[in-house]
Amino acid sequence: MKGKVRVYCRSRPISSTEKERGNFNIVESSDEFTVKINTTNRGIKEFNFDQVFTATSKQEEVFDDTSFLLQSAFDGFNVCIFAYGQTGSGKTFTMIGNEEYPGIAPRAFSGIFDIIEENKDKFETKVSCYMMELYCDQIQDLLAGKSEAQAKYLIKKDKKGMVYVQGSVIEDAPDLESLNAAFDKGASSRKVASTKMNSESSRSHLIFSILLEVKNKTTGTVNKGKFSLIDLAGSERAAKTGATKQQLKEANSINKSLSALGDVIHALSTEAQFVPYRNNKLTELMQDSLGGNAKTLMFVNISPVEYNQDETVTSLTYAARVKEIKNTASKNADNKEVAKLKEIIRKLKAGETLEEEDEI
Ligand SMILES: Nc1ncnc2c1ncn2[C@@H]1O[C@H](COP(=O)(O)OP(=O)(O)OP(=O)(O)O)[C@@H](O)[C@H]1O
Repeated sequence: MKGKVRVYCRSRPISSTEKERGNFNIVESSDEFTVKINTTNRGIKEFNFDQVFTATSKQEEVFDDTSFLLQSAFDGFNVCIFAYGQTGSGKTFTMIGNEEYPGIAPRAFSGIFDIIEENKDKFETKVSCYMMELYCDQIQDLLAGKSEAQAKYLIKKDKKGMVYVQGSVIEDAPDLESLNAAFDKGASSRKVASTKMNSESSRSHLIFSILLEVKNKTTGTVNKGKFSLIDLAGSERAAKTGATKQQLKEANSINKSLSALGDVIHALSTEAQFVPYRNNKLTELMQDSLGGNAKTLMFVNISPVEYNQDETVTSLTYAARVKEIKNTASKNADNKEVAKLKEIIRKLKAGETLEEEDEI
């Protein structure tokens, strides 16, 4: 996967309400890489992606094509899967799903602990997580147990370029139950917050990151990886008429953040010297997930019906641009030598004598 961001497209099925209303399907897929939109006003638009999932694709199939990224996070990469698309196009269904049809998140959580179990003789893994919401340019720490968005949170980077939010809660998740519980806790405080702010949760961006610290028991090498799942706010434009002041503020902030994301993507795809990560909190939060040391997978979710055609074509055009990004992913590893040197320094500082095995 080295070299570029992967982009998968997924069309949701036409809903029963849409069928009753006489809406019709305009999305076709001639093969697993192509999606065609039969617009009613601008002819046929064709797009190519790394994978195209259609209305009949199952949650399991979608996960199967993403699960290879789990191992990458264990190997010390920053992995990020994000969903882009208009409201109601299936982003949450893909990323989270529901009890009957679990999406990527719950399947990935189990997958992570399966990998830990399979490798427990050789590796010791520490799992922790954080969960953030970005609403109208304000960060809300969903694991902090407060229901108000905080402007005070500062986005920082550690020495290895890993993003963290100063003052935010990073919760340990030693087993699958605690990881699921952390996610559920965050999701429910998102609901409380969105009711308080009188907003729909789909008007905010959701970021859930799992931090993995994998220690090789024999060599002492430590790989630090990150597995982030991002459900972006709906990409549609605000209704030109009838929007309240708050709705316009939301739409404005979403447009700004998504266009900042587009600019970052453009800068990366043209290998520009300067990448404007700091233009928006969304791109600052996603900085370690795009370009550089990242393995990124974008889902562009689309609605299959004619009345959404303009949004669908806009989303697909945006996604086609993402495909151009080239990453040069490298591990966040402390290699064996560095680990040994650190141990030697620790011993020297503690006044201990060096042993023969301390030789590099
Ligand atoms: N592939 C699919 N198969 C079956 N139902 C789907 C699929 N994708 C989406 N749906 C259904 O369509 C509806 C809208 O999907 P969803 O809520 O995931 O959209 P969304 O893009 O996350 O919207 P929002 O931005 O408002 O959160 C939901 O009822 C969901 O269950």
